[in-house]
Amino acid sequence: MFPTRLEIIPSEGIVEKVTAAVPLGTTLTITCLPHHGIGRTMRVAVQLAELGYTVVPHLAARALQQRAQLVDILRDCDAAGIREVFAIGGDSPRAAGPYGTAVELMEDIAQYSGGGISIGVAGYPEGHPSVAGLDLLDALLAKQHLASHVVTQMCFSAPTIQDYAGLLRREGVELPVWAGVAGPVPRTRLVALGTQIGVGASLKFLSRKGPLARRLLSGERYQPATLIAELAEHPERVAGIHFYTFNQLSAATGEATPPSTPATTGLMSIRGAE
Ligand SMILES: NC(=O)C1=CN([C@@H]2O[C@H](COP(=O)(O)OP(=O)(O)OC[C@H]3O[C@@H](n4cnc5c(N)ncnc54)[C@H](O)[C@@H]3O)[C@@H](O)[C@H]2O)C=CC1
Ligand SMILES: Nc1nc(=O)c2c([nH]1)NC[C@@H]1CN(c3ccc(C(=O)N[C@@H](CCC(=O)O)C(=O)O)cc3)CN21
Repeated sequence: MFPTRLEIIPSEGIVEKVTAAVPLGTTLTITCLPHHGIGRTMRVAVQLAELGYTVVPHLAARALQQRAQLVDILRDCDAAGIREVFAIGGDSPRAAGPYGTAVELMEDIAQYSGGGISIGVAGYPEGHPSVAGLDLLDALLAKQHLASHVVTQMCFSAPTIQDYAGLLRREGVELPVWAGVAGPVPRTRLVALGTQIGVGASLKFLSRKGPLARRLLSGERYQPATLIAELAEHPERVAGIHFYTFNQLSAATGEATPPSTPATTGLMSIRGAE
């Protein structure tokens, strides 16, 4: 069974929601959205770390206003026992400060933390709507010496994720690949957010792909169990499952699952120990 992590959005009330639904010891990664800023990510990350969760804040390069802000963030991580971050470019059209891309941010994280912080980076099995595939690969090659693993963008096809992991190996990227998988999220929310974060094309493709794929998008919630079972057929390709929960945490723990549905619809029931 794969180790798992849950990605959450630092919305109002999220700490209470997590403590009510997610067992201590779970690894939680905290997004950094342009309209939220990094302050919100860090406040929630520190609170959850102090409660006993293993926490990974996302740091968006373009959202940082100055180097001193990064120094403060790393000091807060150190004080809260946070030993890992996820470094991404950031969706803002322009950099707010000195970092335009993830690698520049990673160089300073490595330097200021003395190498004491692990850094995850993003991967795109289906490409990126506004960045060419070769540029993404070049960026990954430039980042890998500072990175500990790749987390893929949300993807709905096991072969696509497995082929992507194979492609990275052939191109000289040796990092472990965590598969980014949507949790049991209401289908309408998934379609709306998928379009917003650039996986709309993949969702559209899925909806035209015949009965099996259509089943993924029918019903009230997306069910990741089939995708995970397919990923498990080639355990050497992916290192773990990164669930995009979109804060659907009671579904994640299986609490909202009606007794008639298989227990595997909940995230916790397919969790492995990290
Ligand atoms: N996959 C994920 O989980 C997440 C992805 N993203 C977004 O994906 C994009 C790429 O992020 P990284 O892979 O960390 O890139 P990166 O910072 O390592 O840069 C990779 C390449 O993409 C270009 N690029 C980076 N951000 C861009 C942007 N906002 N618009 C246009 N081109 C951009 C860079 O110039 C470079 O050629 C960003 O827009 C990022 O915010 C954001 C949050 C999470
Ligand atoms: N390009 C890109 N940007 C991202 O930020 C991102 C990705 N891709 N890929 C994977 C995850 C998923 N992301 C997201 C994006 C939006 C919401 C979201 O729920 N947005 C709400 C607002 C939430 C709030 O303000 O509390 C929305 O309605 O837009 C969640 C996770 C973050 N990550």
